[in-house]
Amino acid sequence: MDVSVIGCGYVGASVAACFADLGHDVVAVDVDEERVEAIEDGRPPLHEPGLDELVAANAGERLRATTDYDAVPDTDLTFLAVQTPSNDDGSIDTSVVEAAAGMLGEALAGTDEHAVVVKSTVIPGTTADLVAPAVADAAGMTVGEDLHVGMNPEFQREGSAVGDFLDPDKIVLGADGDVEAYAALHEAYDPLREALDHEVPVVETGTREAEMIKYANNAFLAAKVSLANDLGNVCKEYGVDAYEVTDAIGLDHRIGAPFLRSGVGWGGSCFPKDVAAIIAAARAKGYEPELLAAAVSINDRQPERLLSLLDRHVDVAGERVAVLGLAFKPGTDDVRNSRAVPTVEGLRERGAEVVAYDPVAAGNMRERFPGIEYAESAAAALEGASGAVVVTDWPEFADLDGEFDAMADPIVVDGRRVVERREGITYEGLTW
Ligand SMILES: NC(=O)c1ccc[n+]([C@@H]2O[C@H](COP(=O)([O-])OP(=O)(O)OC[C@H]3O[C@@H](n4cnc5c(N)ncnc54)[C@H](O)[C@@H]3O)[C@@H](O)[C@H]2O)c1
Ligand SMILES: O=c1ccn([C@@H]2O[C@H](COP(=O)(O)OP(=O)(O)O[C@H]3O[C@H](CO)[C@@H](O)[C@H](O)[C@H]3O)[C@@H](O)[C@H]2O)c(=O)[nH]1
Repeated sequence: MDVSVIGCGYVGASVAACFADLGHDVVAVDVDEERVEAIEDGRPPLHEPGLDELVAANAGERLRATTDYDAVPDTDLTFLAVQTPSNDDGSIDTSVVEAAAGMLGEALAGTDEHAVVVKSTVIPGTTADLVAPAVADAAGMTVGEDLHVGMNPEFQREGSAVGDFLDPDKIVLGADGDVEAYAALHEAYDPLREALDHEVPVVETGTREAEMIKYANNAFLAAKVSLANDLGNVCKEYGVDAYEVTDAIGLDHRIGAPFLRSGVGWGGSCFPKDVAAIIAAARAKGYEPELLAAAVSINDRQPERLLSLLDRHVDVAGERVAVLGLAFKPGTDDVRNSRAVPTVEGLRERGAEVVAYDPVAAGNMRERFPGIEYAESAAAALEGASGAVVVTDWPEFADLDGEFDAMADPIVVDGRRVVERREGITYEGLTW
């Protein structure tokens, strides 16, 4: 099948490379020349484990990249995977999606038939009420006749995007009764399903439902972590180990073990943006989503709880404090909405001299905080520090041991339960 993907970011690049690897002829379109050039050269346009092999193996053959939308009419199906960033009030800015839809429509003018599928995360109604008319108007096509419109949300995580795409828990296909749109999506995903040795549930639904499934999925997971944090904070007050508690409740199949790790909270480019967007969307309709708002406020206060544990042991004003981990989670250099940001801000407000270390994300954090010190290793960050806070659960922090001896005062406040409580350090776990 000939497939085009508009947007070569975290989602678009991996989706395009995976579809090409599955045997489709894929053209990836982006306005960013560097990203296009990278793919054309057989290099991934961004850091994502496994993407390098897929791009290298398929570029120049089944995977092409271009800034020219004229490549699109030669394909049967186009996925729109451009960004949907937050406005100041948390709602999503749909201007990029709208612009891309218009450019796509202009390119499709004169085409006999085409299917357009939204992959970006968008509020219910965006596909049917904004994207479909934008493409149809610019193309001079008619939705449901020669233009088939669908919504296919993406559930991959950064750091495991390729594996998540190729072995998903579910595939959600939204189309408002348009048989051709469902058929095009099935044709795109059939090779993926055939390559697996187990069945993948396919949910056929409407575009509004598909859009909401994506937000509900992220909101549920974010709220699950916030509930684990709320319970964890109570555990801490009573001297109870929250991890023993959540390990046990996770055995109940109605609860499930994943996303119960309490600590300094959730960050990244998706949970904060998507929970804010669905809250703003609810409020726009006059509904106050109290539980989701509470999930956000619990998340917002975890970094301050971490620092208040440090305050119990040391007045950090004028003292050197090590921040271990800057990425929003291990396995990525992404610092967007990382809990390290409020943690560093809180330390600076207290007058601490911050020395930060992350195995891959220091470069990105330097743009946010150019004025703090970045160490080359965890050991260098800890040397002479009067306290350390652990913000990201990088596995290498679990191996730290003698390095704590070089601290001026070995106080370790762990926001991710990665360092073990031991003799010789004053250890505080955030919820244990
Ligand atoms: N990052 C994730 O892990 C993830 C996972 C699931 C869903 N999503 C959602 O997918 C969407 C894309 O996210 P992302 O992280 O890949 O974004 P991104 O910012 O990494 O990539 C978007 C790309 O679209 C390109 N673009 C912008 N306007 C364009 C246009 N008119 N024509 C062609 N290309 C254009 C940009 O140059 C950029 O390369 C968002 O809605 C996001 O919420 C993201
Ligand atoms: O038990 C847990 C699990 C996660 N987190 C934190 O939650 C955040 C998000 O983690 P994760 O979901 O692994 O990363 P993302 O790459 O942001 O992926 C989420 O957001 C994507 C974009 O929408 C979705 O596609 C994915 O399904 C969804 O998991 C990170 O800060 C984690 O540290 C915890 O604090 N405790």
